[in-house]
Amino acid sequence: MAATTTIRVPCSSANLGPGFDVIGLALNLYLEVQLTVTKQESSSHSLNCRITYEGVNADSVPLVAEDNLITRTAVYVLRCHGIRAFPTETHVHVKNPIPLGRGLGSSAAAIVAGVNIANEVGNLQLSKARMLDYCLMEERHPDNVAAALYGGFVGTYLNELSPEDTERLEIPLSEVLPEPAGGVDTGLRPPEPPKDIGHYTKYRWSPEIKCICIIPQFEVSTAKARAVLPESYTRKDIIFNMQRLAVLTTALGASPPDPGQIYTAMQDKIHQPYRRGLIPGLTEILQSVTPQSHPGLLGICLSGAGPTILALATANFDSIASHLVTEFKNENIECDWKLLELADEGTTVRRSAVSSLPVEESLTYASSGVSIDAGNDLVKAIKQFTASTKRPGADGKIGGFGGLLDLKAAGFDEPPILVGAIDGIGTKVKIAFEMNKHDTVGIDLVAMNVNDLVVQGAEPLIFLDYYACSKLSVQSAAKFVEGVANGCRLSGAALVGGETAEMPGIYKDGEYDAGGCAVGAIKRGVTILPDTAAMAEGDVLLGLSSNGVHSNGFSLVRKIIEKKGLSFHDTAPWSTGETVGASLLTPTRIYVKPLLAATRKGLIKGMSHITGGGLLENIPRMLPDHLAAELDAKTWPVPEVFQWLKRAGQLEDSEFARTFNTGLGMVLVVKEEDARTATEILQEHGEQVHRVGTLVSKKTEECTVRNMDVWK
Ligand SMILES: Nc1ncnc2c1ncn2[C@@H]1O[C@H](COP(=O)(O)OP(=O)(O)OP(=O)(O)O)[C@@H](O)[C@H]1O
Ligand SMILES: N[C@@H](CCO)C(=O)O
Repeated sequence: MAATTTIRVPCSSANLGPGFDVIGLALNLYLEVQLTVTKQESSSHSLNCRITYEGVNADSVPLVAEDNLITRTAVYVLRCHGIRAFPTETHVHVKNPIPLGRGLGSSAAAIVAGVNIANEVGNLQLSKARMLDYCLMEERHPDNVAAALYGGFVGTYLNELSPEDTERLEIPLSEVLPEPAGGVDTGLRPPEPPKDIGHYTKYRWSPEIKCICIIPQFEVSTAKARAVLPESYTRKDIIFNMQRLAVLTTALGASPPDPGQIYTAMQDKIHQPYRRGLIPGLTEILQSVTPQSHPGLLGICLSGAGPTILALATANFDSIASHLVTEFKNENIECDWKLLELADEGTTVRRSAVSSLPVEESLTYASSGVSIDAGNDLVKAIKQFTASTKRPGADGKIGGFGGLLDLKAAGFDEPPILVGAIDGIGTKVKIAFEMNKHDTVGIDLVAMNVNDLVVQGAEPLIFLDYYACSKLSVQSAAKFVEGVANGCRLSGAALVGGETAEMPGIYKDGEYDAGGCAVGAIKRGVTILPDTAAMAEGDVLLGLSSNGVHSNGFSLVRKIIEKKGLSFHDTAPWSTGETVGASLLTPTRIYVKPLLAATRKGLIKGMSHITGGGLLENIPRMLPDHLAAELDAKTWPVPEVFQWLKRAGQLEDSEFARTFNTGLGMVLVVKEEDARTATEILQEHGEQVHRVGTLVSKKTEECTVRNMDVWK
């Protein structure tokens, strides 16, 4: 088995209003278990397992293997396979940011983690479907466990279990948690679950929808919250819920989502009304917001068994959250809140070392770690994305040996000047692994390339990407390509090809690297930028706002975050309601369309894409030898994230300006007389434009920034 293994399980929100015990949503807050087995003669820990724990409720979670839900579950599964205890000695280190007993599927995450631990230490080779069976022997409602295991937005059903299958004491029943619970060692082999107990399907989830979780500071155990429910319901109430559920499952996948439909479809009559006695003000709080009173809101419900409230929204997250927090405050209940997103991938297992091959096993390409099937599945999964990037001259089909572009059909009658750019994402990908969010780094990749092309005045035409990993996860890779396609659409380039390389042993499990290249063209006769000959003293420097850190300086960013003891899942100190990781993953801004609009009017003499090397190193790249840039730091706003990074990393001013874009993703040179028109055109295309400085005659420095003390 693996020497060190990391298991990550997402939290989940069940029911979503009418889908009691049926639908579940995996969200990007993860229980993480680090599992290490050291070969020892004996262990002083019960069942040979040492447990350490960090995170919420750390003082109340039992650290004895028979009592802790995670390890108790693992022991149940091991005993079903004739293994009585953990290998000597097993260390289970738990990092848990999921609050317990709040309706965010903490017990489902613990159970799924436990089953995975058993699978690893016992080398049981269970399929995910079989793991679901084990989970369902414990947690009898499949909504949370299926979401935690498979990720995404799921609909589930459960085969009925016979009393014999469930009555044995060895099964750690979570429905009667916290006590009394099973997990007792009767010395007998516990009953294995019947096969295929649980079934699930994944629904589409609209990428616009985010989840505001209002988490009151008290627990409601699922056992208690189920005990208040009636044994039977009226036909009217059942039909009420079924009608809404049928609509809700597809309404949440529509893009853009329809607030009127979703708000009504999230009403429920079979659990929330009965749970109001456990959660002060529940009914009033759920009724206190509507899409009309709070634009951006889609719907609201109790998350799982509560007390967390789940509000689905596409905008105005802070104001919706602060309204709900105040409503709870009026009931004398304090709350935390988090803005979470769908976790599409579910449980992941990363092994740092792999077991040796059984001797008799015959070798295949797949057994060496490269799966042709997975590669083919990926091609199928991404076809729709590449097709969406179609443009005149490039038809967007994939699968051929090379990507084609017909320059004539692309609008170039005369042979144009071709411009090529190639780049990567750098260590920003590490944050995507950490957050298990892979759909935005592809935008960064395209941005790094097309922003480099456009500063020369070129129109991006085609893009090709390279994705290399140890073991191909079709889901993560497809999400990555979805991001690449989104970036291509934003810049008008067709995604005409790419390469996916599965290279076991080169990359760590679960990690990947990506690169890409763009080709663009400049019409013959049009000035290639920068037009250094046209630049003169007194020309104006215009700066375009960035989206934050973009894709450079991440090694330093990660170092600062680590030094401050923050995890990527913590709330960002610079932004309420967003985690550190989600905020840092904000994709690089793509400036192609606004800049092409201004260049085509002949308004721009030069442009600098502010990447690694920051303002100080990049601006001189567009200037002639005799001119220098003089900027005034008072003229543009520095985003909160940079202010925090500068303070937290105690960065000197010049180090800051040499590493980061400081709030300006592009800097342009224009004639004084053209500055106003250029600004207006760029603003019409949605850019925030700042007049940040001028060109001066060069003495020693190529680029200076005055008034850097405003950054203090
Ligand atoms: N990481 C963990 N380690 C040990 N025990 C845990 C862990 N997570 C959950 N539990 C157990 O599960 C109990 C909470 O389960 P419960 O089903 O009541 O709530 P939940 O799963 O957080 O909410 P919901 O099921 O409504 O989404 C805790 O009190 C604790 O006993
Ligand atoms: N469907 C379950 C989820 C909580 O675990 C309930 O509402 O009781």
